[in-house]
Amino acid sequence: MLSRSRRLKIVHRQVLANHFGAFTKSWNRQFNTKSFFANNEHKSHQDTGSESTFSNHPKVALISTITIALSILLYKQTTPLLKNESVITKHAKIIIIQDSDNEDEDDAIDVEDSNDPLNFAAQDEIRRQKAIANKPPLNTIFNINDFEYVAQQILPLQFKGYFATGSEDEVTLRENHHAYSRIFFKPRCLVNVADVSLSVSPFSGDSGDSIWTFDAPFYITAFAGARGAHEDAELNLIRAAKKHNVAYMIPSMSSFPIDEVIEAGRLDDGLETQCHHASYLQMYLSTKEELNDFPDYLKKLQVKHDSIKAVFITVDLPVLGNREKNFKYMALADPSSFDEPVDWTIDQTENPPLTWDDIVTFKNATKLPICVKGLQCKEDVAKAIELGLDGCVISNHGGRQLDFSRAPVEVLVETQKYLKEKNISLVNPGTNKKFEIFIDGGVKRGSDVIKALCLGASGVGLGRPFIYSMAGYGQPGVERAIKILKTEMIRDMKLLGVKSIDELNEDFVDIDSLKYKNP
Ligand SMILES: Cc1cc2nc3c(=O)[nH]c(=O)nc-3n(C[C@H](O)[C@H](O)[C@H](O)COP(=O)(O)O)c2cc1C
Repeated sequence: MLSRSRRLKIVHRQVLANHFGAFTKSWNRQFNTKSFFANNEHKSHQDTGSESTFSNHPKVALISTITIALSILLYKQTTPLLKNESVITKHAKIIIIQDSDNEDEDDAIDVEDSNDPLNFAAQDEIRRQKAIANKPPLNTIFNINDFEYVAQQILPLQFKGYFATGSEDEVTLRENHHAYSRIFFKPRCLVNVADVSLSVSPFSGDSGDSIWTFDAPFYITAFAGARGAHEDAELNLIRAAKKHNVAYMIPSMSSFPIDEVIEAGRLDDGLETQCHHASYLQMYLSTKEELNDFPDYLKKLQVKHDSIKAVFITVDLPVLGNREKNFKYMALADPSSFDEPVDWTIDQTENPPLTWDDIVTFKNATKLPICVKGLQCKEDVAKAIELGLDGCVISNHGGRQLDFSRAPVEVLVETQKYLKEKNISLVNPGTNKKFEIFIDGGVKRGSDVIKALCLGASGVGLGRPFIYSMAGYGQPGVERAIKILKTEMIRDMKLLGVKSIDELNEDFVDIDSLKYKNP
């Protein structure tokens, strides 16, 4: 409870008039590929699908722009995590916690007034500020769940909604993680595990000509809206990735121009190093222009950025999933946003969905490895192999798209069995390169990573764990999350009796209970 003198004020002042332009720019910068393509001199690319599907629909664009941009401003203005201060600006619609002697101010709203539509958001802000003040120090964070707990307490309502929620009833969101808890280990004893290595060389295949190696088989996967977690967003992620030599998948909907992110990957503790950090690039393609321009873009990308080692085209987003819980958070923060039910689908005549034919065109346009991100069944993985692609990510977009899609680790098991039965080799006979099967969704522990690798994954992506570690603690948080995961992996490999990633195989896991789904 607040003392009488400590009141919450909601200040409404020229919000949209003063800030709408800046909001729109900020939204565009954060949630579509415009800056990305503009930065790479492809001016014709304006919008994308997925999270930026918001901006393809005029009404949605307006709602989203207002809501998210407002929250971005709100966050920037109030959170000590970003600026180390609780700044109050005159011209913004912000929630201010302050001591007040003047109880008669016109624009002050009592937080106890339950008729006030902003009451919930206001109370949540008070709770959030207290949580920020009591945030545990980084050295008391021991696992990914700890990061998640802290982030849930300190993220503003809208960002919590955006990052944490899944689609519809969130069955897939829960299953993604729970499926790992139905897989058990079968360790070997009396193995000399004095030295354990986590290093991997993806995309090298059997030819062994890979010139880069990562120090762990997990990677920071692509996610839009990273600025909602921290103002340095992708820069934190690539710097932490470089420092600890893990892969980072740069999202096309990056908060910073892609060039800037790549350049940040050349800095180590502020000192320039010779090379950029080897990275992956994720792409959304949803407009005709994007599809047409992409082959040319790939050619230029290959010349311009030799640190980009593979391109991942996201294919699980012909329309945005029904992220109802996220919309509820947004409506709580701004009740006027959802007076009418909103159709979040895209006009398909304007934006034809991606097809396998497009993917083949892209593959033929570049020597860069081309992978598809978001496959959810064995047949699609087999098709990607058959078409000569370089890899895929078995993923359901972190449970944010089709609810009741199966847990990726379950699809991985089914896929490996199918490939064996059909005698489909992962090694391309023409190039001698191996098709890499990555997986993401619901991974929180080193043991989850090991389980996926035992079941045939080449690498494992984590999204929310890195969002949460960054939300709470910026780059040091991301670094600690990487270190925690590596440490968990090394300990578990020693307990399993395994010395290197290559040695992991299905004999080390018991998947008998995997089929029993959690209710
Ligand atoms: C907030 C958020 C934003 C995301 N944005 C993108 C994106 O821009 N492109 C993409 O391919 N996947 C995106 N994803 C999906 C992730 O790449 C990944 O598939 C998912 O987060 C893995 O699940 P996890 O969060 O449980 O680790 C996003 C996921 C989240 C949680």
